This record gives sequence, structure tokens and C-alpha cells, in this order.
Amino acid sequence: MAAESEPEEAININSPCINLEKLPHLTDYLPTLKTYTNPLQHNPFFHPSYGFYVTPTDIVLRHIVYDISSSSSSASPHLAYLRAGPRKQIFFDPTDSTRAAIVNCGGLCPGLNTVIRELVVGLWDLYGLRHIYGIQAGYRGFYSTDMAPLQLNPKMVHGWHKTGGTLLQTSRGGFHLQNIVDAIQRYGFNQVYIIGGDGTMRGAVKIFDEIRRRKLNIGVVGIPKTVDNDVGIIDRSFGFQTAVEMAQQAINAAHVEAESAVNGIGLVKLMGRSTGHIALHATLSSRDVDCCLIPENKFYLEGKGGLFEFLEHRLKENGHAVVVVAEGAGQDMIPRTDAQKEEKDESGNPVFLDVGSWLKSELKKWWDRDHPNELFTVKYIDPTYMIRAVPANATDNLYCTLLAHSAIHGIMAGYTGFVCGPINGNYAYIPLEEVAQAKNEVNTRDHKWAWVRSVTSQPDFEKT
Ligand SMILES: Nc1ncnc2c1ncn2[C@@H]1O[C@H](COP(=O)(O)OP(=O)(O)OP(=O)(O)O)[C@@H](O)[C@H]1O
Ligand SMILES: O=P(O)(O)OC[C@H]1O[C@](O)(CO)[C@@H](O)[C@@H]1O
Ligand SMILES: [Mg+2]
Repeated sequence: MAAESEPEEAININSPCINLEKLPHLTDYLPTLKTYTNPLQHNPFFHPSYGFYVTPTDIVLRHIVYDISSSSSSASPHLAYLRAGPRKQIFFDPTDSTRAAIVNCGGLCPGLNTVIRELVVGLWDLYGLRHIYGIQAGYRGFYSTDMAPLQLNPKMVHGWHKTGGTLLQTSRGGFHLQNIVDAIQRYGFNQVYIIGGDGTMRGAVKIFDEIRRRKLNIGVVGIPKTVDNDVGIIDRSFGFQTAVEMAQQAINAAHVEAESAVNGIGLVKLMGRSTGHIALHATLSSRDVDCCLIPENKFYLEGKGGLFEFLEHRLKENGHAVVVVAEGAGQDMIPRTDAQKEEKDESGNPVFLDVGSWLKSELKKWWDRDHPNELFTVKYIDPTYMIRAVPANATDNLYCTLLAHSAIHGIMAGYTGFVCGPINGNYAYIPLEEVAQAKNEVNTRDHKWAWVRSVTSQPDFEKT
């Protein structure tokens, strides 16, 4: 770590073994911006000492696991990002003119209210901002005439971390680039905090590009939110662990119902539009699950190696079975009309049919056909919104706080067009564009999926 007294220009950030991702900065297009001393310098609680401020040579490595016998591990430079945290010099006047806007878009996720609360309290207490606004109901709230921004202060948001949902409300769709950026300019916002998933981040990239094109003194930061945990690069998204914890209750109930019936099957559908992280983690932590079906691992019902054959054995062995299915799994097998094939939500995401109901009816048809005179029960549990419409647990709440503070420190330091998030346990700043493109899918070739299969003994569904 460089000494705080060292001027930033004198620091050499080029190194043959490190490839540091360049982060956009307001001075890239506004080179004469004024700087200010970070007000934390005089904050009675922090007493900044050596090592408190993060410098431009403080980095977080993208990968920390290497095989040193492989030539590529030493030959190619290691990808790195700037470490998140307070900088000594900031680029926004902490006392007067700075105005911040906070928006959340897309589906709910445990912890949304915590992030908003911590942005408000952090901006107010750490940097002295007094003009902080919540944009209502997602992107459309920037320009909708019937939804004025809500002025927020620490007193208002005091207990928000104990509540589920979002007190700012959210929505899908409504992305209109020119209207949004015009509204940001009209309201005089200089900092825009955008909380959302992959769709929101793609929108945020466009907002950042337009702000840069107009050469505006406005910082844009993305705070990744998705209960599905499908945002790439970062370790995990906030609220995911809370959702997995909530899913346990549904799996427990399915297990009890299945055990209490003759040839009982407990079927649980969990969220996961295109990734099966919730289903996978809920399966690994429950240990009552016999089969976990996810979008990344195509499954089939009939014949050798299929689901029915596996369940037949399981029922013979144990008398019951629990199946967990992610909502995006098996969609290609469910019959649908042409109109259903085209259906999209307001953001353009495909609308899925209920894989749980379909599977329940297919299971019943199979049993009636192959075992007409034997008892059989399928109990289908669909907790849907119950796993995400809850307050964040303690771990997620702490995570949300660190995310909010990282975002504030980065934007105050003049960085823009970036996302903050943990990489290998350390908070880093990642270019927004990179996060908008990266997707976190379950890798069915890695150890974790092998572990699921070893816990459940389920087939690999690779047709022979
Ligand atoms: N390619 C895109 N360009 C601009 N805006 C987009 C784009 N994709 C989505 N959006 C906007 O981003 C917002 C949220 O998108 P979406 O509904 O897909 O949720 P998300 O951010 O992916 O979150 P989640 O999937 O976790 O619910 C919507 O207002 C939508 O219009
Ligand atoms: O019904 P809504 O609010 O559109 O959200 C449902 C979707 O949102 C998510 O929770 C997050 O993308 C998905 O798991 C789910 O498909
Ligand atoms: Mg999404």
C-alpha cells in the first residue's frame, strides 16, 4: 500500500505481472474538475491513520487460485481491479451542491431496503450530503410526471433494513434513455446509484455512456442485485443467502409430506430464471433432496438414465423422494402455444410456464401408466415470492452495508461507470460494462455440481 502522502501521479500502476482493469473516471472527459479533501479526514469517529485511505495501487486479484506448474499461470499477467474504499481526495463538494439519486429496478431481493438505507446514512454521515433522493418504481420513476423523487434522510430510513421488498417500489420495463438522462440533468443529480440485476446493469451502461457523451459531471455506479445470483465476476449477490435459507422451509415441508405418504414425492419449485444457483445451494444445504433439476443441466423423463427410472428406484429403496426444480429448468419440454412462445415481460425477459405443475402432472401420468394399482402421492410446493419477499438475514445485511459504502467511496473519488462487489472476499470496483456482460451460471463440469450428484445420486442426464 502506498503512503498517503505520496501524490497519485507519482504512483506507477504498471507492472508486467498485473493487468489492472482501467476504471472510467470523471476526469477522463472533465480534466479540470476540482478536488476536495475527504471529510473523513476530520471525522471524529474514524481518525484516519496510515492505511485508512485506499490508493490507486491497491488492487484485488480476479483469480487467486493458480496451478504454478502451468506455464500460463506465470507467463500471463494477473487480472486485477481497483480495491474499494475511501480515497483521500474526492471530486464532489461534500457540503453543498452535490445531489444523489438512488434507484432500484427489476425483481425483489432480500436486502434492497438495507442498501438504500446504507446509501442514505453513509452519504449523510460520512460525506455530509444533504440532498439525497429515492427514485420511485424503477427506471420509469426518473421521468414519470406522477412520481416525483422522494427526498430521503437518515431518520426516514432508520428501520428500513428490517423490512423486505423495497420502500422505493420497483418495476420492469420503462427504460427510455433520453428521458432518463434528461431527468437526471433536470433534477441536478451528480451521483446516480443504480441497484439491479443483469437487465438493470445493461441499462446503466447506456445511461453512463450517454452521460459521458454529454460530458456531464455525474457519477454512475451499479450495485448488483439479483436473487438468482446470476450476475458474473462478483462472489455472490446480496439476498441470495437469505433466499437459500428460506427455501429450506419449503424443502423440509416437502420432505415431511413425502415421508408421510406411500410412494410419496415432494416436489419444490424454486426461483432461478436461467440459472440454478438457488436450487443447487438449497439442495446441498438440505441433504433431504433426491434430485435437483436446473436449467444448466437438461433433463429428460422417460427411458434409461431418465427421471422416472431414477425415482422408481428411489421409491423402491426409501418409499419417498424429494425433487427440487428451478423455474427455468425443463422449459423446452413443456408444451406451449405459439403465443406463449412469444410472451415476454415488460423488460423483455421470456415468460416461463410453471415447470412444477407440469412435472407433477407428468409424474402422475407415469405412475398411473406403470403402476396402476399402487398408491402414489405428489405434493407440489411452490414458495415463489416467499423466498425473496423477506428482510435480509444478518450476513446479507452486513454485505449490503459494505456494498453501499463501497459505492459511495468510489463515486466520491470521481470513479464512474463502475460496479462494486466482492471478489474473493475483497470489495473491488469493476467496469460496469464488464459486469453487464458477465453471467454467473452453474458449471455442471465442476466440483460443486459433482458434489450435488454425489449427495443425491441423481442421473447426469447425459443420454447414452
Ligand atoms: N438491454 C437493456 N437496455 C436497457 N435497459 C434494459 C435492458 N434490459 C433491461 N433493461 C431495463 O432494466 C430494468 C430491469 O431489468 P429486468 O426486469 O430484466 O431485471 P433485472 O435488473 O435483470 O433484475 P432481476 O432479473 O434480478 O429481476 C427494466 O427497467 C428494463 O427495462
Ligand atoms: O414475477 P416477477 O417480479 O417478474 O419476478 C420473477 C422473476 O424474478 C426473479 O426473482 C429474478 O430475476 C426470477 O427468479 C423470477 O423469474
Ligand atoms: Mg435479470
